[in-house]
Amino acid sequence: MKSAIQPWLADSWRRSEGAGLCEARPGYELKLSPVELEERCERHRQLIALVESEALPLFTRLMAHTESRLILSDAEGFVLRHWGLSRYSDRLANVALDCGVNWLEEHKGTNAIGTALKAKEALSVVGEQHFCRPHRFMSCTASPIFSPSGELIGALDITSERLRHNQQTLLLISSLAQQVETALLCALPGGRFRVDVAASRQLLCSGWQGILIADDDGRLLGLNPMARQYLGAAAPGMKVGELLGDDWQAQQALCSRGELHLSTCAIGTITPSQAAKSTNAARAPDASKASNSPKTQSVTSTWGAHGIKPLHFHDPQLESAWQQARKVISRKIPLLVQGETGVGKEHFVRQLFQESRLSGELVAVNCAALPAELIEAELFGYQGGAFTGAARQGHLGKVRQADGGFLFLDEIGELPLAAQGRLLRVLQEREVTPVGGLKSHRVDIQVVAATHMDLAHMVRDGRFREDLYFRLNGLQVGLPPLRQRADRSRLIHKLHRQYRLNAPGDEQQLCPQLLSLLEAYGWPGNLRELDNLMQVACLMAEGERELGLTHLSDAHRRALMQACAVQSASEPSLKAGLDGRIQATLAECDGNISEAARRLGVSRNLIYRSLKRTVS
Ligand SMILES: Nc1ncnc2c1ncn2[C@@H]1O[C@H](COP(=O)(O)OP(=O)(O)OP(=O)(O)O)[C@@H](O)[C@H]1O
Repeated sequence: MKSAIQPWLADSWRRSEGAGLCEARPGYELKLSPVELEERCERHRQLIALVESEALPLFTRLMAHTESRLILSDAEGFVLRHWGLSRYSDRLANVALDCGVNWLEEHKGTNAIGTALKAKEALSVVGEQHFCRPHRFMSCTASPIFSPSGELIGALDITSERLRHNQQTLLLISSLAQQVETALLCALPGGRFRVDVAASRQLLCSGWQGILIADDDGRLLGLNPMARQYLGAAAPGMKVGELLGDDWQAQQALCSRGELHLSTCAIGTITPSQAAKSTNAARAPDASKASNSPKTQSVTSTWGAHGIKPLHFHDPQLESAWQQARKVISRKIPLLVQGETGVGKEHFVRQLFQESRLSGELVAVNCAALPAELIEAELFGYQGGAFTGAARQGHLGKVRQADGGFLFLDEIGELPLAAQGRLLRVLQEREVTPVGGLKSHRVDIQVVAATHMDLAHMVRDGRFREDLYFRLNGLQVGLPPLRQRADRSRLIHKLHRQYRLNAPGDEQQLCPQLLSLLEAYGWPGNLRELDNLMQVACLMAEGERELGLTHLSDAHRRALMQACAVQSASEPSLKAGLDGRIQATLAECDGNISEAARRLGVSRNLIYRSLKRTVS
């Protein structure tokens, strides 16, 4: 393991060995007494309170359903507090979470809290990367926290038993630490004005802006690392007017320093919590890892794993959508794919990407899964070294990662309004400026967005920017729901062939009664539902000669039969088809209605109704 690890990890393992730790044991137990712990917590009262008000709500929203816990340590590595669902924490509590336990590297070997405090950088220590074997069941991601004067004051960590920590966890923990730091800055005694500075208007409230806090006389009390990045020589004690020009108190004014924009407000008109909400600058993960992001990997693997060949072309609406889409992507015109959930929008886009033969990657961004606080970092990346604690290489961001390929914005309707503005600019100018940087980078991307929502309706309601809607909507194609597809029967057979587990020497058949029920069903979950149903049913029917209604789950059996009954009462053509099948089955069963109902998987009443129709 040691030979393959990254330099920071190798260094940390060397330090752990140097401290005399043994891999087989859990390190040394250094623990505060209850009185000592209480004293320490009292000293860090403000920090604990700000973690609870600024970081805990977002952690809870995103991670409450997981087995993760949020842990706060002080700069000396002592755990002060932890939060999360206690029912999950038994094993973690025994090993990791006890308040008062010290997690410095010299006591516990490589671990996220100790190593982040040492490296002064946000990082993840996943399973086997822990130096001590008893810690390897955990995955931890931690970020250092700095005071407004730049002093290291603690570490914030997310630890879980099973969850694999990924780039998003790293962004999340960095963002949480950043929010706490901003709240500390805004709470500086004597602070009267807060001035936000950024390279563009959109960035001013993106969470990536520079922040300066000044007193009544306009003298600088503190500033965040991003402000330092923008204003170079700025330091506490200086007059804000010297840095930003005399009109600095005018809201949203264009500053005299080149491209910089600024916005000023009096402290007291914003709460620390509001302040932190507009500040989410995350310590970015290593940009060199960006192309291996989990989402990108999953794009490739899903494609390979399913191995689904194009089945679209036997439905006229889909065929037309496909032909139109092919034409616009060869000219880099933005494409908007609309369709109900599960109709195969992502699958369609991947096929287009293959068709395009572009040299770049298909980079998928699930706008619904991205918390608003992480969007800027995830999409636009940020400059290396822009923040204290930031990874040196910075973060490339999805837009630049997609250069030369497809940027696939899935669930675009879920993108928060604030991020819509910046995305619009990128699409208009084909340039992206990483947060913290003044230099923009040209990108050559095919933009494809997908949604199950009615964007035009959202524009009318003011929930989606009209200008972005028109920018994304070079061509809009709609994918039909499965219940309207002319090739339903083909799809059903195709998936059956794909998943069936045949009896030796015998190819499993699809029971015709089941086929007609599947064809008549409404498929609210579309292809996703059909795919799941077929996979499970084929497992249940392993080795049998025929796949029938009995191999379906109770819920699906009931749903299919109900749908069939409803449809038979409402749709004449379907009714006629069903009547024909009922008559044929009745003939096979010598007129035995109960037996025919059993074989068809429908109620006897349905058969009586059908008989009435055919007799009259
Ligand atoms: N042409 C196809 N043939 C067979 N199965 C398909 C096909 N297209 C998609 N699927 C299956 O349907 C499921 C949903 O597909 P996909 O994720 O592309 O839908 P979607 O419309 O993007 O869904 P959502 O709106 O929920 O994101 C996948 O599991 C995939 O395996």
